[in-house]
Amino acid sequence: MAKHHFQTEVNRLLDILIYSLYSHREIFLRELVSNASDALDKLKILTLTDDAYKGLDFAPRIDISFDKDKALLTVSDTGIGMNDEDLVEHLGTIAKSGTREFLSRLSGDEKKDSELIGQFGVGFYSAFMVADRVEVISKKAGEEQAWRWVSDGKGEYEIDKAKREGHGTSIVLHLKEDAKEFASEWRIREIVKRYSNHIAFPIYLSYEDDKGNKKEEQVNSAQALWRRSKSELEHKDYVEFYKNISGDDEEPLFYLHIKAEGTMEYSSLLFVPRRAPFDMFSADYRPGIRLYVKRVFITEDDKELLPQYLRFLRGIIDSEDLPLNVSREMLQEHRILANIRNATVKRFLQECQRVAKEEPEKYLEFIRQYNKPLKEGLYSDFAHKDLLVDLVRFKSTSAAGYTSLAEYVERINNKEQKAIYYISGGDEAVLRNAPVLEAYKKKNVEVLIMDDEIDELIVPLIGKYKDYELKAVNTSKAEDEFINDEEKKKKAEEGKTVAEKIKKILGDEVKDVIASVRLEDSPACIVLDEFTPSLKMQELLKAMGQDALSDIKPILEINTEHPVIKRIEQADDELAKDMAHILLDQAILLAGQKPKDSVGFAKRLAKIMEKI
Ligand SMILES: Nc1ncnc2c1ncn2[C@@H]1O[C@H](COP(=O)(O)OP(=O)(O)OP(=O)(O)O)[C@@H](O)[C@H]1O
Repeated sequence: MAKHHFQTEVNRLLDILIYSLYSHREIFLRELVSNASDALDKLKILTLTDDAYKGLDFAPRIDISFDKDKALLTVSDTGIGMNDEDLVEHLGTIAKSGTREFLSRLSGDEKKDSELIGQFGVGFYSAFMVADRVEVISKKAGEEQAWRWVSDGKGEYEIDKAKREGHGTSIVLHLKEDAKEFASEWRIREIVKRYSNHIAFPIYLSYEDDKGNKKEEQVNSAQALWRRSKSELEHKDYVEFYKNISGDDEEPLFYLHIKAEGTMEYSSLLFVPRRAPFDMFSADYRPGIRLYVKRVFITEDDKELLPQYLRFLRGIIDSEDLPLNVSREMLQEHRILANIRNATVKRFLQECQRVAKEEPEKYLEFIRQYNKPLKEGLYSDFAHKDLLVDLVRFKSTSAAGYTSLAEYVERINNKEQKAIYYISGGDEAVLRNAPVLEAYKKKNVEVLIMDDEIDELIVPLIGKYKDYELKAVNTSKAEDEFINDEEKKKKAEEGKTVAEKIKKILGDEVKDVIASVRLEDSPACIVLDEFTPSLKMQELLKAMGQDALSDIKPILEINTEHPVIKRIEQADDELAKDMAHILLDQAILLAGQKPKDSVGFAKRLAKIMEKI
């Protein structure tokens, strides 16, 4: 008998599962059934594609049995099975980074943590929530020797030779005193119905009826839900299926069931989780789409099944036209799959459009979770640009919450307005209080608040929306279209002397100082050349090592009507120097950035305060 120690992380996981999480214990059965189903899938594809397995006697099924008196519960499958090496590798260590992530995200709140189990699929180990001893008897398909793995979940496990009729795996749970309720026909029926009804293989339950007769009955519907016609299916069927494949305890926000017939024959079933998956913004996120070919499971970790920006979707794609033995490497280049992918994306984005129109509240929830990935789509999925442009949302000075570009255009009530105005390059609060907005506010012109980092990247890609160009208000070029040239000239003329005075003082620190036609209450603001990235973007680019950017200098726009500017105009050289520097620094601060020389800024401020 060979003794082994669990990897440290397994021990931690087991401790948590055994001692902390009680509220959702019943999901252990879902996890074991799902593993059994995976094992059947793996063998099924081998029997269809690999000559070595073609002659194998394969009757795929999952069996659940229990013994009330001995407090035993067994889940068996006729799947691929495991040999001794597999047992060590799969049931003694944690190979998936997801599980490590799970451990690091535990909050101590039992309900939340137990929901995480589903999301991360810590799978097999959840058996220890209800059992104080677990035996795994397994025989790998194509091998002679069977093996037995046994553990009480306390640091060690043993592996030994064993006997088993056919290939597959049996998991025997020695139920804890307080978990004996699970050795019950009705409890098992109920849990299987709730979580595993649509597992594609039959699940049989063995039990004794009232008269003590042994019975065996299939307890799940075992149909590929996505192949059934939409009219046959109810909302609850979809919800159950979603919970099953995603491990999410909440209902999906919405879903889409596509059944395409004709030149391309496929079914897709896509679910939008109510809350964004925890790893949505991590590079090694777990993809949520399973690929089937003629109802045979092929893969679930291919990141190319849908474009990356739709990585939050959960669901399946089942093709009738792909060959069963399609290799993973080939998948990405497969024309049929590319067509399915394209059609599916289009249908999904159209569905989003429908939700936006018909169920605005739901769409708002969707946007709260997925606005950013959709914006990524604008950046990466040119083919669906037109749909995506209408789906993304922005904050605005004129509407609470989020607004679409279409809504903005509808609100334009001034014939002279030729552009959609926006301000970008900082936090929402900074942008909303930006001095350049003053004139727009006064004239009732709406400005979009683009506070997502990605906004700056996508605006140039949108370019124009319905003949309206997107224009940043914090660039020197975005002079207000509502102020005529005469007025501009007059202002520039009036402000010339003081602008030159300030420019002389600031020298190299600014590109230019100009009299503003847009400022109302503030003395000055920073603007940039039309094609210069915002200060915020510059900061980001610099952090990424783009040094050339350090030469970009801001343009200082001054409000010549403002008392501060008038004071500078009249001040002696020394006072004017301090005031001009402070003027620039406070404009930089208002743009959400730090002054270049914060010590100098503080000293000058103190010096001036002394004089008051
Ligand atoms: N019934 C089984 N038959 C064959 N292999 C199994 C069985 N149960 C578990 N395994 C093996 O043990 C591994 C670990 O299982 P576990 O449930 O912990 O995670 P997982 O199934 O890989 O992940 P997830 O639960 O997220 O799908 C599986 O990947 C599989 O290789």
